[in-house]
Amino acid sequence: MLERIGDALHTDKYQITMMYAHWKNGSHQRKRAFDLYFRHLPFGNGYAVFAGLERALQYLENLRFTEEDIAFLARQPEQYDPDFLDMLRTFRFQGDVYAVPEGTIVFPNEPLLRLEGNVMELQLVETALLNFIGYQTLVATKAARIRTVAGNDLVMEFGTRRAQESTAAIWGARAAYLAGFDATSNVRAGERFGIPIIGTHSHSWVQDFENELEAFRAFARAFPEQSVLLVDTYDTLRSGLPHAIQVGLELKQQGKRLAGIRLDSGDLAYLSKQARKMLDEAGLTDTRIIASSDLDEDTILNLKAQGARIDSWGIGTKLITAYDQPALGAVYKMVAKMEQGQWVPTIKISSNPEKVTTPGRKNVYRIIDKVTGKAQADLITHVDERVDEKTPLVLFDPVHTYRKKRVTHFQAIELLQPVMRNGELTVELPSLEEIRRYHREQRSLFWEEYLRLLNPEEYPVDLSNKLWKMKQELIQQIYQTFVEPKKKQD
Ligand SMILES: Nc1ncnc2c1ncn2[C@@H]1O[C@H](COP(=O)(O)OP(=O)(O)OP(=O)(O)O)[C@@H](O)[C@H]1O
Ligand SMILES: O=P(O)(O)OC[C@H]1O[C@H](OP(=O)(O)OP(=O)(O)O)[C@H](O)[C@@H]1O
Ligand SMILES: O=C(O)c1cccnc1
Repeated sequence: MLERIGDALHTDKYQITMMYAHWKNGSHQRKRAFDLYFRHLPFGNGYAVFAGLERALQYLENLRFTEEDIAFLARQPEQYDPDFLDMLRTFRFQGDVYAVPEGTIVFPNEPLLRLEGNVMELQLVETALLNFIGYQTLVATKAARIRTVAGNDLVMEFGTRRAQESTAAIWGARAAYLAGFDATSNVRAGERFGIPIIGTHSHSWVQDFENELEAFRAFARAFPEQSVLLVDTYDTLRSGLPHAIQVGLELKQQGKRLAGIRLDSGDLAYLSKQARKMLDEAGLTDTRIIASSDLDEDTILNLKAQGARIDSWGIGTKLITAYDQPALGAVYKMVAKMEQGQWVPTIKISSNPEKVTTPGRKNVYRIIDKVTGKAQADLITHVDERVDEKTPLVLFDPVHTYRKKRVTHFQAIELLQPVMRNGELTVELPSLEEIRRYHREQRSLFWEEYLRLLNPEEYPVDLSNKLWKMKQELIQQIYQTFVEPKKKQD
């Protein structure tokens, strides 16, 4: 077992504290709605790739406090009421979940998940959901950037040894694959998710033998059709390549083929060009060149610009740790309360306008131009609103409201789908291959301007008129109720 899938203690203490305080208050059954979203795109990218849903839903479905968990809580200085601890024995997540499909291209401030349920269960799950979705979305987005620069080259995820612990390695490998990587070196991820597993050999293999040639020959004997030889242990051009070529020619004489060589240090542009030349001159034109060594989308782009002759890329540290931005900063905010059988929107005000939450239970529509087939904007609406494809739509920037656009002939795709009801899955989750395919299709919905890696255009995420007004009214109301009377007192 890699991790306990429904681990109820995988949470922050304050969630348990609030559960208890609600229970003591008798307020734990209050019905609430929360949104999960992020505020800023990572890596200067123009979009993010939503990932982590499968893990999140498995967690919600299996959420349990074990006897050991309860015994641990019982030992805490709070001395929780035994009836509360007893209640935890039968605790299950019984809420409803609406989610954007995994692999969807998503943007800041749009709900990726909406959860409705009792406040106690919704508090408990916040930490774990942010943990799963934040990390996997980050790695999937980084992987999408790397996939973009690599074109049709084979890209392999090599990060396990550098990942922040084992579950990060495994779920990171999955996130990379759904965003377009071709394979992983992580064997467990292969077994668990069906991701193709792939690999070469390390420097220690070469060091282990009397000399490099013998090491290469021994490896080729074991894998006569699939050997990729690491050529930089001693001297890439003077030793590694000549020895690899010798073994390649020996394989050729036996009607076999040296699959590849791997470069793992030095000037990868220069070395790959030299290597290609040497391999071609020896007649080993179908031996591929694989590169690794602290690669990311910037180095790959640069190497390609330098004319590097690299066919395949192994990427570890910078992908699996989301090196240049290690947190997505996703948030989970209460957006509505059930009062006397009615949903009432709630808001969190902040002195920073971008942190003011958008109140109410919401849907997200992707507006697709029927003529071009391209996405024009995402529109966040109140759940009660229906976007009528037959009526022209006026979209406006929620901050600079004078910036308006009238759209006609459009298709409105609802992004948030019901996936769980009363704690039970209501849909069959797509396979990883289906998610990967869906992600590829998603990309074709967007103009290049939004997908480019450097200074992409900002994709519009707008609020419906109704939602925008509701937000302004609530801000006014809060101001009049809480802030102005206080000012008068002062
Ligand atoms: N032609 C190139 N242009 C730009 N970056 C390159 C080029 N060749 C290699 N790089 C990158 O430069 C960095 C080189 O790293 P560094 O100098 O630490 O070590 P190295 O050459 O891999 O050697 P070692 O592994 O022995 O430390 C890596 O991130 C690599 O991807
Ligand atoms: O550079 P990354 O993108 O993180 O990719 C993973 C790295 O892990 C290996 O190096 P390591 O020095 O750990 O082992 P080795 O002896 O097999 O080279 C491999 O050779 C890569 O350089
Ligand atoms: O198979 C490889 O070459 C490999 C795997 C993990 C890390 N570095 C290299």
